[in-house]
Amino acid sequence: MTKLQFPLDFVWGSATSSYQIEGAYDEDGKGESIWDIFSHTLGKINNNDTGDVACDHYHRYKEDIELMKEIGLDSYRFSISWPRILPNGKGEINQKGLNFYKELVDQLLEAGIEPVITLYHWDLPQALQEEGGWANRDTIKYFVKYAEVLFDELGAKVSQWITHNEPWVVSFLGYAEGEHAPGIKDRKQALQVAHNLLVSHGLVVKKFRELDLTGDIGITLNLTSVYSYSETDKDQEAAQLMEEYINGWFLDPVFKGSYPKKLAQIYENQFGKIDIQAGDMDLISQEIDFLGINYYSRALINYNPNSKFYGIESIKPAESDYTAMNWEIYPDGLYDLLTKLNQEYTNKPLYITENGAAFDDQIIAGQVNDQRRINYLKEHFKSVYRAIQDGVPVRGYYVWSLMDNFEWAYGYSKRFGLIYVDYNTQKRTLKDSAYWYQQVIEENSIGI
Ligand SMILES: OC[C@H]1NNC[C@@H](O)[C@@H]1O
Repeated sequence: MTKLQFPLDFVWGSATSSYQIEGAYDEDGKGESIWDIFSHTLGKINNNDTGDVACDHYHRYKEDIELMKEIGLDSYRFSISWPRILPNGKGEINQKGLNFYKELVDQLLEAGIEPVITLYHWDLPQALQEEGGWANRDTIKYFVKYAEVLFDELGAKVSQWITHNEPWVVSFLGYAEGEHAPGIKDRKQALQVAHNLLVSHGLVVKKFRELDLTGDIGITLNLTSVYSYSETDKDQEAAQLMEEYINGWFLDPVFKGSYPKKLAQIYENQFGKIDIQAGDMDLISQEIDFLGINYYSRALINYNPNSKFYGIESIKPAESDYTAMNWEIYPDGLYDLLTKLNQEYTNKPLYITENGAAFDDQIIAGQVNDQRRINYLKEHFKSVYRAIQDGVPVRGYYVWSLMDNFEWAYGYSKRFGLIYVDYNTQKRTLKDSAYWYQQVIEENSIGI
């Protein structure tokens, strides 16, 4: 068997987020988040599931760290619940909430696992939503204050920080499509939200530099490799527009200091100008230390005049394999994306901050044979290996997810974890993929 050997300092990790695993939604002084409100609104979430208990990680974090150690993770990416730290989004600090994360970081470090913190993974304090949420530019300054509390408390122990997770999802599923909290359907407001999120990213990076902290800071974007279904001009134009919509809308401001021209013009014609203040774009595009990439699948695009979204239509080839999310399995797309980012956007280190798959896992006699997840991960690891061999500075890989968890509007119906969670008993069971990943990490290589 041929072994693909990864660089000695390559980081193997796994990722989660606060609302999806912690539970304890109203415990120890935590304030309400927009996801508490959204999930408590009947009809929003599959089966009316909520994150009230989730994986009860708030109480089981020590057990979960033991499982991370058993898998052999080098690093663990998690997010902090803003309303657990500042119940009203601003003002008084909830010390019990802060203590939870201090203890979590200390326990991870003691276990030899590097903590990577995402400051915002969607659970905005409801109190700020009541003042307009991310559509209100004031939220930006509250986000900077929240980040500063964490930098002061954890900055000496945590060496890698991510400002935002997938601002595209926050903006366009939360404020345009209404599928995510806060459930608003207003595309112009979504564009303002996207801009305010980017400004908040810039100001937090600036604060990080001012505090002269030793670690690195970056942003995590959900990115998709986009392909035209044919060589026709119409299909290629539709694919280019999709590229600007799904990738460029955040990549261009962060790395080029401007929004993608074609789509920006379409939006301005349709909605008028959004509020962009002097200096915003320079702030947004200031240097960061790395880019986090969440990759799941590709987009194969053709032009359809009947499409409700600017003539863009996604094609799902019948001959392809799909995950339980109905996402096409397309590992080559990760290689193409990584080389494109390195050639067209940045020479900075890249981290796969999320990649993984949901499958209909079954637990039988205490075992979960998730060979499809092993195959999925192996093929995507091979794409990263190829990119590294071509000189792309990919420094690490975080499997989504450490454990099965609350998959937003899908509730608990989609299982992405390396660890199977029985939500009735909270019993954790390492899936076959966890044991396979354990060997990959131990050998720092994959066999093909
Ligand atoms: O859909 C799978 C994951 N995608 N990125 C953001 C995470 O919160 C999701 O669970």
